[in-house]
Amino acid sequence: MKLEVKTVTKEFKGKIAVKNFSMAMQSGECVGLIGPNGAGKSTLLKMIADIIDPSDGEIVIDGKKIMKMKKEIGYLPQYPNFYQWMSAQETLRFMGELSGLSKDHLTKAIPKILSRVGLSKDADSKVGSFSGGMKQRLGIAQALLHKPSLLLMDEPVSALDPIGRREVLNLINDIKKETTILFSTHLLGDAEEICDRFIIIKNGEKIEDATIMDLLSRNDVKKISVEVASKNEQWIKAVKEFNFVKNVEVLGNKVEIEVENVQLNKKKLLESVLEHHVDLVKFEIKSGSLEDIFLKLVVEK
Ligand SMILES: Nc1ncnc2c1ncn2[C@@H]1O[C@H](COP(=O)(O)OP(=O)(O)OP(=O)(O)O)[C@@H](O)[C@H]1O
Repeated sequence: MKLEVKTVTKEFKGKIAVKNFSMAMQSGECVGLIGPNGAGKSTLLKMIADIIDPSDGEIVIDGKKIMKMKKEIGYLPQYPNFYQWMSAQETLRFMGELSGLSKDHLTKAIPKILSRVGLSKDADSKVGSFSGGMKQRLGIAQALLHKPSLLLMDEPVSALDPIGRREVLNLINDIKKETTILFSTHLLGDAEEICDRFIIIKNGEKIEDATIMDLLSRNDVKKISVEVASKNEQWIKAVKEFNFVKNVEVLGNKVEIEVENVQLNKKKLLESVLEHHVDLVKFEIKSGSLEDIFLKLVVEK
């Protein structure tokens, strides 16, 4: 299975929600579509799910128009709409029949899928009594009923409490072993836990498409911060003379040292601290977390 989104734009009455957006995904990948509120994530996922049409560009699976490949796609909307008075089993039967699945198929598939999402014991309980995590797991079951090869999920964990979030993240981690997944979130932490690759969207445009390792190395903050109890001018002078030191910034009792390679240069710097009897408070390697990188990308680009 190969999904290709080719220079897709979506305009709503003069407002561009997704602009000139391209991406591709292969079988077996789990990709996080990350962006702040209003970035265009839901719009993009709805176009891939063939719920709305692009204003321009095209989306294909294995080279064929998405319209003809709907069977390959499972979709969990941001706000799944369940009837509170139906049981889990009735909900899946109702939704399955609405999407054209046969009664026979559903009779066999529903118990399996309920077990897959950990809701076997709750098959006959009313959805109205379900927790947020259980509802979301039922939504995932509905999206998987027809055994799609690509599962699209719109903010599957954003509205959940920590327990529900854990339940759903564990389930997604399990499902990704057998299904290709594209899911949106505004929290990098959620994606970091389950995805191999991130696509960052802002104001409808793609601003990054990278693996965790790419992102970390491309946005590496090569700085060591040394906090001292009292300033030692001689040591600062010595630090400036190291050929691997690119910049030194003194901010009160903190000395921020930009180096060529943190891993290779940290030992020499620490040795110099000891040699000059610097009254050390803190020696810190300032490598940016993914969250810092994400904020930098989303705020600055
Ligand atoms: N049906 C619509 N009519 C008009 N504007 C729309 C419509 N759907 C989305 N938009 C606009 O398009 C932009 C992108 O919205 P979208 O819902 O895709 O963003 P999102 O990244 O999913 O945000 P959120 O996390 O808040 O759901 C927003 O400015 C939104 O107001």
